[in-house]
Amino acid sequence: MSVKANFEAAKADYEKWGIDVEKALETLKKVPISIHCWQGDDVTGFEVNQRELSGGIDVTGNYPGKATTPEQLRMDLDKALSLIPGKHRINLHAIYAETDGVEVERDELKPEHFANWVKWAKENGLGLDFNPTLFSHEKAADGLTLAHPDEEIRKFWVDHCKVSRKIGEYFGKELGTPSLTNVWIPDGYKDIPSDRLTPRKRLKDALDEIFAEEIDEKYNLDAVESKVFGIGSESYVVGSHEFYLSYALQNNKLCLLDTGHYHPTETVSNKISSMLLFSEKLALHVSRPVRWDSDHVVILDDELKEIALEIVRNDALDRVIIGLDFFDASINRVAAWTIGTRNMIKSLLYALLIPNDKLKQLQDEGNFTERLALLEEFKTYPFGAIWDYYCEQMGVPVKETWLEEVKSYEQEVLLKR
Ligand SMILES: C[C@H](O)[C@H](O)[C@@H](O)C(=O)CO
Ligand SMILES: [Mn+2]
Repeated sequence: MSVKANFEAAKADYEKWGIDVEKALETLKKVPISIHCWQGDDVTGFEVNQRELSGGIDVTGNYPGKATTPEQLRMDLDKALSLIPGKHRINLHAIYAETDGVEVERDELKPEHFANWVKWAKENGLGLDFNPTLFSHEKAADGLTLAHPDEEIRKFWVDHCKVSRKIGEYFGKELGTPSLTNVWIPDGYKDIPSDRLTPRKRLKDALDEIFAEEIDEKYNLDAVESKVFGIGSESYVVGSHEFYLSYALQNNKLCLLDTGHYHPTETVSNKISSMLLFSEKLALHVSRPVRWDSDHVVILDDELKEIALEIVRNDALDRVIIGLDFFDASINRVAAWTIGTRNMIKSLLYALLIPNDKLKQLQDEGNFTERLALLEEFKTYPFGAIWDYYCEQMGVPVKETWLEEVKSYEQEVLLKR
C-alpha cells in the first residue's frame, strides 16, 4: 500500500474517536523546535582561543567528520534540516561567534559577530535562539561564574550575559521572531558547602544586574536554566530548580527545564502543568539522561511522549518553548540531530492523535479502567502511518530512508574533512 493509502486507513481509525487528523497535522506544522547547534561540533565553538570543554558537562566519542568551521556547521545543519519535517529554530551559544580571526573576549561580543548566522537563518526561514557561554573559559576554571566571590570575575560574566541579551535582541529584530536567551551557569561545589546562601545571594544580585535593562519581549525572551548536579558540582549547585523557579516567577522570566537536570526518578512531564498555572510561558531543553546528565540523543520513550501529552492536552503549544539539548560524539552527528528532532516532532504528533478530551472526562468520572485501557490501546494505533504521510507531505524522507542520505553525506562530505 502507498503512504497515502496507509494514511487514509489510519485516519479512519482515529476519526472513530473524533480526532481530526488533518487538523492535527496543520497544528504540528506550526510548532518550531529549537535545534541546538552544539551537537554538530561537540560543544567546541569557533573562538580564536579555543578552550577545553568545562563546566561539568562532557562529550564522549570520536566519530569522524565533526564540523570545525562555521561553514561546515551550517552545511551539516542544512543537511539535517532537509531530513526533518517543518520549519524550526537554531539555538546558538556565544562560543559560535565569528570574529574573523580576531580574539574577542566574551564580554565584548557584539551582534555583528553573529551576522553570518543571521544571514543564513534568513535564507532558510529559521529563527535563532541564544545562550551566553559561562564555561570552557579560564575565568570559570574553578567552576564559579555569576556566583563567584571575586567581584571582577563576577562582573566579567555579568557583562557577558548583558551582551548576550543584546545579541538575542538583534536576532529577534532581524528575524521577526523573539530569541530565547537562556542563562545556564555551572556554579557549584564538589563537596558539602559550609554556606549555601551567600553564593545564591550573589547569583540573585548578578541576575538582577543582567536583566536591569528592559528589552522588548517582541525581540528577546530571557530564560534561566537550573541543574541538580554536574561533574565537579556533585554536592551543591547554586542555580538549583527552586532557586530559578522562584527567580523566574518573581521577575517574569522563563524557567527553563532541562530533562537531564533532575533526580533520576523526577520527571519534567509532571512539572509542566503546575508551572503553566503560574507562568505564561516556560522553556524546555529536551535531552536524555542515562544514569546522569549524559545528554544522549532523544528517543521516543515514555517520558518524551508524556512531555508532549502534557503540552498538547493543556493547550500549551504556544506557551512551552521546546528546545533540544544533547550531544553524542560516538555516532554520526547529522544523524543524531535527525533522530532526536524527528522524535521530538513524532511525540507531538502522537499526543495530538490521542483523544485527550475523552480521557479527561473518564478521569473526572472516576472511570480509571477505561482511562487505562484507552491509553494503552492508543499506543498501538497506526500512528506511524500518519507520521509517514506527514513526512511525505512536508517533502522529507519517509521512514528510515533518510539514513541513506546521511550515509551519502558522510561519504561525500564528512569523511573528506
Ligand atoms: C551546552 C549545555 O548543555 C547547555 O548550555 C546547558 O543547557 C546544559 O544543559 C548544561 O548541562
Ligand atoms: Mn540544557
